[in-house]
Amino acid sequence: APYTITYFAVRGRCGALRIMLSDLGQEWKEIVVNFDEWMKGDLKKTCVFGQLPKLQDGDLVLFQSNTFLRHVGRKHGAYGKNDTEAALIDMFNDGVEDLRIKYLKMIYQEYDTGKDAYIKDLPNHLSKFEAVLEKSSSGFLVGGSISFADYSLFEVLLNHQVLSPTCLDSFPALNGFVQKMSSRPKIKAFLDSDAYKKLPINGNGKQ
Ligand SMILES: N[C@@H](CCC(=O)N[C@@H](CS(=O)(=O)O)C(=O)NCC(=O)O)C(=O)O
Repeated sequence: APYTITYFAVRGRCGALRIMLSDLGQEWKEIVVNFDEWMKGDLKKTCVFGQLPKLQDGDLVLFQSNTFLRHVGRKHGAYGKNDTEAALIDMFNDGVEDLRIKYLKMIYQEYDTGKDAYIKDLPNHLSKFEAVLEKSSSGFLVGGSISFADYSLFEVLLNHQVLSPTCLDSFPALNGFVQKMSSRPKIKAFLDSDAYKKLPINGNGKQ
């Protein structure tokens, strides 16, 4: 398989990518980096931004998790049918990234003191995506078919359902979206796999 993911033993910033590759019927290799090894610095200094994850696609070496989604989307027809759709897909993925950054800040920096306030404020963010999906005739964020932004939104919603199991109860379009994505055969198979289940969502054991 042309794809190799190098990352720590977490779903983290590769959660959406793995779901997308599975749904696209793509295989990939995993190089799992032990954090103590990482702290020695040899691998770190070879990383463009000094961080993981890293995605190799043949001879191409990429960093930045959202870049992976765009690259795979471009290669496998999951980036819209024209520049207009591509721009809207970028926009929604950037919106998902904003939510992801807020989530990660709470998880890694203020879980014990900030989790309840985060969950209380969550509807203000979820409502924005609910409004988009309510208007979608295809059930996807942009246009008539699935794009990398859908995988990104789906994965971030799965993580939020672990944090707060009832968080989608007042968002029927988001709930339907998660059901629809979860029941896609290759996604269902991946979510049922040990490879998926054995990895924690985040690196600090909080979720
Ligand atoms: N913007 C980058 C962020 C990458 C990042 O924050 N990597 C962390 C690990 S994780 O937060 O993604 O799990 C890292 O390498 N940390 C180790 C270090 O910075 O030395 C992306 O989206 O890929």
